[in-house]
Amino acid sequence: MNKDLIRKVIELKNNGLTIGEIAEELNVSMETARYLALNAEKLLKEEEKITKLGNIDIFIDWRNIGSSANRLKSISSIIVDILKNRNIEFDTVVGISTSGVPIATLVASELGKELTIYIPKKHISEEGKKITGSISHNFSPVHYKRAVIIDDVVTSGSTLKECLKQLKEVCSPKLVVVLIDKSGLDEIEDVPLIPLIRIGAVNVEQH
Ligand SMILES: O=P(O)(O)OC[C@H]1O[C@H](OP(=O)(O)OP(=O)(O)O)[C@H](O)[C@@H]1O
Repeated sequence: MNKDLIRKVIELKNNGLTIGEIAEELNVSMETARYLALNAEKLLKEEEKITKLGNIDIFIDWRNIGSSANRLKSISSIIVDILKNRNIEFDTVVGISTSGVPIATLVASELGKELTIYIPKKHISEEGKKITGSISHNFSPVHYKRAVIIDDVVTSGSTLKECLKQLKEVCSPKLVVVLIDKSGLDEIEDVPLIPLIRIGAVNVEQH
């Protein structure tokens, strides 16, 4: 809901305008004007709460999975199941360094696919040089291949966006799978994003 619209409704209501006059003034239907006039204060409070929640990040600690290769294997089996279920055809699994790598390795192993590693630019520091992310030379090259990309967590989506922009220049990214998504995005750079778990904020009524 648009905060400015809600504020305007409150202002017009306080100025003594009728529902009909508010509808006309704001160019909305009578039903919308009535709903807004009746709920404006509550809606504004909710909007303000959502804005505040939007600035909160959540720390994800998944080391009870990551500290055990067997538990990671269970996670990778879930991803394998999703990939099979979706009938995704691909040649290589791209793991985003660092935390996406072990999961990508296990998925590639379970499906007999190649393994590619992408190192995001934030993990590279070369003084005086323009930094870009890169494909690690020790693993499979990605050129002209169909790729599934794997990472542990998406927060803003900027790491995956950077990776996908580069990959799209040289190969064909089909799908991104992550353990946990905090971004709420369904796709990044037009590539579908599938999380095993998605985290979102909800409004909690204060009592
Ligand atoms: O969506 P974003 O805002 O870009 O954040 C998500 C990225 O941040 C983390 O990497 P990080 O470099 O912190 O740690 P890592 O070495 O464990 O991968 C995570 O593994 C993602 O790659």
